[in-house]
Parts: sequence; C-alpha cells; structure tokens
Amino acid sequence: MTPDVRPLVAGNWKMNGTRASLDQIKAIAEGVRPPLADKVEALICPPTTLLYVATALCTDSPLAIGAQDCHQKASGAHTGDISAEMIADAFGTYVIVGHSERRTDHAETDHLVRAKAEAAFAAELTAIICIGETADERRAGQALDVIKRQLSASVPDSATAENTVIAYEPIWAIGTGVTPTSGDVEKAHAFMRAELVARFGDEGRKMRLLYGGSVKPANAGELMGIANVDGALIGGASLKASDFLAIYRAYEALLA
Ligand SMILES: O=C(CO)COP(=O)(O)O
Repeated sequence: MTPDVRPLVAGNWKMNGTRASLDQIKAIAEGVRPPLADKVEALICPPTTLLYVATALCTDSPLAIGAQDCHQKASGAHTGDISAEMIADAFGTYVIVGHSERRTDHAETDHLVRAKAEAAFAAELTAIICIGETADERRAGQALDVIKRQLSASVPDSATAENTVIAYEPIWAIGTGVTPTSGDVEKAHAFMRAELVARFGDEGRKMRLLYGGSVKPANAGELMGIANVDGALIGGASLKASDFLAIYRAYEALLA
C-alpha cells in the first residue's frame, strides 16, 4: 500500500464471458459497497461485447467497468478495432493497454502502447498500462532493466496519477499459479515508484501500482499488503464473483 493512495482491485476477463456471465458482474456490483467501496475502488474489464450492458448493470454501484484494449486513433478505417471514444461512449471509464498477451499476440510495441494510452487520455479514460518481464529475462537478471525500459517507453509524458495506473505483471506468473516472493514484488514496486517519482514528481508518488499474476483469495492479503502495491489486476480469479469479492475484501483486514 502507499499512504494516501486509494487502492484499485481490477478484474481482466480476457477472452472469457458471454451474456450468461453478466450474473457474475451483477453479483460483484452488489458486493462492492460502502464503507469498503469508499476506500477501495473495484473494476471489471469484460470483453467488449458485454461492455455496454455491464455499465448499465452498474448504474447504482460503485463498481467501475472498463475495456481490455483500444486503438490508438479516435476513429477510422480499422476493421475490428475499438476506439477509446467508443469505450467512453459505452460508459466505460478504464482501459487496459499493453497487456503482455496483446504485446505477444498482436506484436504491440512500447511505442504503440504509449499511443494507445494517449488515446485513452484524449477520451478521458484512465489507462492501465501493463508491463512485466518474461521468465527468460528474469533468469538473466534483467527484470528491473525490462521494467525500466517499458515504463520509460510505454508511459506517456502526459501521464498523471488520475489518468494512469501501472500494472506490473511478470509474464511467468500469469495463469501459472506461481507468484514472485513478497520480497521480489516489494523490490519491483519500489523500483517502479522510484522511476515514476524521478520522472513525474508528486504525480509519480500517487500513481497506483497494481500487481498482477496468479492473484487468488489465498494470497491477496499478503500481496496487497506489500509497500507500493496499490491493488491487483486479476485474470482467472476475477471470473467468479465470490473469488473476486474475496480478493477485494482482503482490504477489510489490511485497512482495519
Ligand atoms: O494477466 C492477468 C491479468 O491481466 C493475470 O492473470 P491471472 O490472474 O489469471 O494469472
């Protein structure tokens, strides 16, 4: 946690979810309530097909809804793509950019991720910019070098604590059930904080830094309690309302 920073617990549904899954969003929307919701923000990023219906389900809930990617342009001849403006038009308030699965599956570069984050800002969305090293890079002792390069190249100069969230997702921890040690997470997040403060000053001090990669109800308390970890980006465990809410509620004990 970071003093005076409101944590964010975010779910990334990836390419999972049909209309039948809206029941889970409804249950999460009902479970995200004050007083915890005043202190900890919750977000679900369903597939784009469910975005508009999901926001309609959340009109009476503090649960935020976002998308998983956007195009770098506001509109135009880009078949199959979704613009940040379209996400905002569907009442989405967040968009994930630069997830490692998009960097791999769609050859997205740091340069492109930065342009997508800028498109998100232009549409008044908050960008969740994802970074993280591969298993090979970690074995080679390059994890912090990769973090430094991705932070510097993927995060726009216009980033602020309001329009930007950074998600550190070591690729080898995604969907594997394996997580870094608390010491390694602490080291990575302290390093990111120092880099962001050096570049953005006070905005960098307040920017939320999420950890992602095999976050589950059983490890959420430990991971979320680490210094400079301001929430989680959850894949698999966000698909079930009970698991997502159990992770979210880990903050009840942490903030008590
Ligand atoms: O990639 C992730 C979230 O964006 C993490 O996925 P898992 O929680 O399934 O490991």
